[in-house]
Amino acid sequence: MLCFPIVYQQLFMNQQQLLDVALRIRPLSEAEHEDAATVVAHRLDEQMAVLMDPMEDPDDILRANRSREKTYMFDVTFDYLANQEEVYRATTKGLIEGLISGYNATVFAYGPTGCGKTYTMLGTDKEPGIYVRTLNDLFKAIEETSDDMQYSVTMSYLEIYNEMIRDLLNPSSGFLDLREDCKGGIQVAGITEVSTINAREIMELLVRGNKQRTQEPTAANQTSSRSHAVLQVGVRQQSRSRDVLQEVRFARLFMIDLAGSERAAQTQNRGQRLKEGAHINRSLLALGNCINALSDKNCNKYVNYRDSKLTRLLKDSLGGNSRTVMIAHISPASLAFEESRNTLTYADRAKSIRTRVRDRITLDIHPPSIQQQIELHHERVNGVSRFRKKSTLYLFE
Ligand SMILES: Nc1ncnc2c1ncn2[C@@H]1O[C@H](COP(=O)(O)OP(=O)(O)OP(=O)(O)O)[C@@H](O)[C@H]1O
Repeated sequence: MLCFPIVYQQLFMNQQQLLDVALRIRPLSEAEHEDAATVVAHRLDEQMAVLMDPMEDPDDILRANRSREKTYMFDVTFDYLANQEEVYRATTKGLIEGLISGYNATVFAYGPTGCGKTYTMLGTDKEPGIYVRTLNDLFKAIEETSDDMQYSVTMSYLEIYNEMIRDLLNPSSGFLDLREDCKGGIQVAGITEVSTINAREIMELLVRGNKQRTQEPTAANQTSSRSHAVLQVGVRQQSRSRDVLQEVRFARLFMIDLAGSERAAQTQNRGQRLKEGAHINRSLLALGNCINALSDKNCNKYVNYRDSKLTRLLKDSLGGNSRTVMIAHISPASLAFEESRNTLTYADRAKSIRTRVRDRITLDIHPPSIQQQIELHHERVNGVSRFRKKSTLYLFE
């Protein structure tokens, strides 16, 4: 009798790499100008930023020996002079090559409400953000290699609001559940997957989807996004060569616009807004706890991804199989000092996370009716993994 057939087999190549952390300090807003706010956060150079405490008095003798400012260092730091293209190039563009070679990638925007997360990720028609620039370059890269490779790209867009998942491309479908697949990957059951390689069509879908996002004015931002928005792009790739061994690679790119990380008090929230704040903070607290545990130098801490929907969805991105970039956002204004300090501390801690990047390769083996064990020879050429079949062992009972 034949054993259970193996239709595919997965192989993982491990590499360790740090989570990249960028900082973006937005321009002073009109409201902050009107409130006579002073600028306390400055970019010092490509990597360094300084935050000055507006409450510290240089004439205060008791505090004279304490530093009035704290400097922070990130992989890259931007201020009001940086445009969308520069931010995209320095943070995200580099992930595309990996994505079409089978590496997962994640980019997330973090920071208090009104500090520019949606501006960085979605942007405006005139100044499109990371979503569109990434998809444009991804499609260009696919076109350039399409003689040798065959690709299919799918996209889904969801929000996590009060710990519930909604499909932003099909909001009438109700709340969706997270499911773990047989390979341990987290999937959103029933999510709409759009298959297109037309970036313009995608921008239209995103703008439409973004209008479905739960937004409410708070004291800190008139169009505050109350939810975490997650754009998921799946890239499936297969060689066109007529080899017996058909290599199929699948990589996933997450682009995430998190809800504001501020404390509820800062936005004068009451009632529903306060409840939302608690849920937002639950996800962000869970994210913070994961970051703490993952950045523990002795690797002694338990990483609890199950505490929130956001961390369950990001499990692979943070601790597993992904190249991950976090873009922290702050306001330069004196009035936002406390929030800026919290954000910088959070981002600073995230720098010490190591993610394990793995090449996930699925082999379709034919005929599928016989259990086979295949010994593979692995080599890496110009950063791309290649596998050659060395021998096949057929198993019968
Ligand atoms: N770098 C920037 N340059 C110019 N304008 C910016 C920049 N960053 C943010 N803004 C403007 O600041 C305002 C608030 O930004 P945005 O809505 O992106 O904040 P947010 O962090 O996404 O807030 P929330 O968490 O409440 O959704 C918007 O009007 C946006 O256009």
